Amino acid sequence: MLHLASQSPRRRQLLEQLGVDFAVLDVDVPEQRAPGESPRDYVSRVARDKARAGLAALAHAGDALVLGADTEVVLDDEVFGKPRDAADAVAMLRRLSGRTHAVISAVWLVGAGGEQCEVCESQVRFATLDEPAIAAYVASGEPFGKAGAYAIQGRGAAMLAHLDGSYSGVMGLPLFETARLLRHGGISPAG
Ligand SMILES: Cc1cn([C@H]2C[C@H](O)[C@@H](COP(=O)(O)OP(=O)(O)OP(=O)(O)O)O2)c(=O)[nH]c1=O
Repeated sequence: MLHLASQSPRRRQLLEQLGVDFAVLDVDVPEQRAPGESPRDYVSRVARDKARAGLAALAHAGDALVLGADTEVVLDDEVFGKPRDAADAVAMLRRLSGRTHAVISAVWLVGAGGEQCEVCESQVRFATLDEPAIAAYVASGEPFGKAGAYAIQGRGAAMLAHLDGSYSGVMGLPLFETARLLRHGGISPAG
């Protein structure tokens, strides 16, 4: 049985797109970048921790496979996670305005038989945002719970001037890479 170790409704929705059966596991792992850890290593480690925590939470793991994922926005080697509050969201959006940032998503598939990982990196160019636009976007509530304080799948799409990479990866679960992991694990996604 496939499990998705995630509380994110976006990841659930994205995995459903692949047409595979799965159950959801609630996991909560600390997300703190270690000193000297590269953004890519950090994202991968957190995704692995989520998948491992999910596997550990199963009473009878048997031949279960658990997917864990993490997504972060990276600008100038700085990692932007989910904003703490409105002021943090405003600060992130000011920094992203008019610039190109990376979105890194990592996915791990773990089971008793082993562990495999895929990392997907996209480049996103933001429009230049003025203060009223930032204030209105934060007031909409959409930035909360989203890395970098925006959602490509929502009103945030209006601020994305260019995407070079994976739409599903930016949204939280890169589906091309996830499907490849599942096939390696013996699960055939639809299509
Ligand atoms: C950049 C971007 C991120 N996001 C979301 C995806 C993730 O839910 C979130 C990044 O936070 P994560 O820590 O990756 O995930 P999470 O805490 O929401 O869920 P879980 O750890 O339980 O799996 O940002 C969007 O929905 N749209 C976007 O455009």
